[in-house]
Amino acid sequence: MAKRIEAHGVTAFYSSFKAIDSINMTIEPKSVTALIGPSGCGKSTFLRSINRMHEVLPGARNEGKLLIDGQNVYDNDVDVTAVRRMIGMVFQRPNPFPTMSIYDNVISGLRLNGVRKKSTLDDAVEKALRGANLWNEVKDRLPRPGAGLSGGQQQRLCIARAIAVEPQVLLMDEPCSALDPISTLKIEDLISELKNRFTIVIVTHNMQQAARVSDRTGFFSIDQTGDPGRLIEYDDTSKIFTNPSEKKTEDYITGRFG
Ligand SMILES: Nc1ncnc2c1ncn2[C@@H]1O[C@H](COP(=O)(O)OP(=O)(O)OP(=O)(O)O)[C@@H](O)[C@H]1O
Repeated sequence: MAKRIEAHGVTAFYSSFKAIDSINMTIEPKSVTALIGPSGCGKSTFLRSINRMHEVLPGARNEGKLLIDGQNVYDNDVDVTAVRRMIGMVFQRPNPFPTMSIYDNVISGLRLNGVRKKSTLDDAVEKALRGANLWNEVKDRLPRPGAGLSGGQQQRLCIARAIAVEPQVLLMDEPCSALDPISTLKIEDLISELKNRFTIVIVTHNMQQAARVSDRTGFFSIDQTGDPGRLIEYDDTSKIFTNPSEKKTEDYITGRFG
């Protein structure tokens, strides 16, 4: 069940450094939202603020409200583990657990959740690997280590691992930046399929990718070094790339800046 995300004044600090300032954004369920902008403008920091991964670093903290279907995940009484279970994440570099088999990688989250029944786990492995478009490539070698797969296969394994616990939101931080063009296209096709089930937010440096995969795009920027990142413009992807409202957005997407 995909969920709506609403950021109200989301601000993030690394100790005393304010990295993003007062981000307001509503992300609809079952959509893909791309976050673009120059290096250091806070895209990843905002992404990690959605599932409370930002605050894991010593001295890091958030302000504002981040609502998932109306529930503020920053509320004091919220179970942070439950938040992270509901909001899956895929990182820049594929990071399967290297010594674990393909099978065990996929079900690692389910095992943590206490699922033990073999038939349930078998079904979950097949469903998640099919969902990640990897099943046909690995179904005959499930007991082999995940680290033995190609980079693109490893990233799809990480996506399978993330979706196996049926999260409602999937965050992707430059998921294709370590992949070749063919693997990248496979992941992009996969993102388009996954949005039927999940709310997806993807950070990407690749503007063609943002244009290809996303429904909405948020352009982040900073005025100058040391300033916090801000959301400059957020709109339908087609509008951002053909007729942006802000000059800064236009300068960025036409390559005049950043
Ligand atoms: N662990 C950290 N400790 C201190 N400052 C950090 C840390 N991580 C990021 N920052 C700073 O926060 C700001 C935003 O960084 P962030 O990684 O969110 O930007 P980004 O837009 O995702 O950049 P990139 O496109 O280069 O990945 C930058 O000034 C960065 O140097």
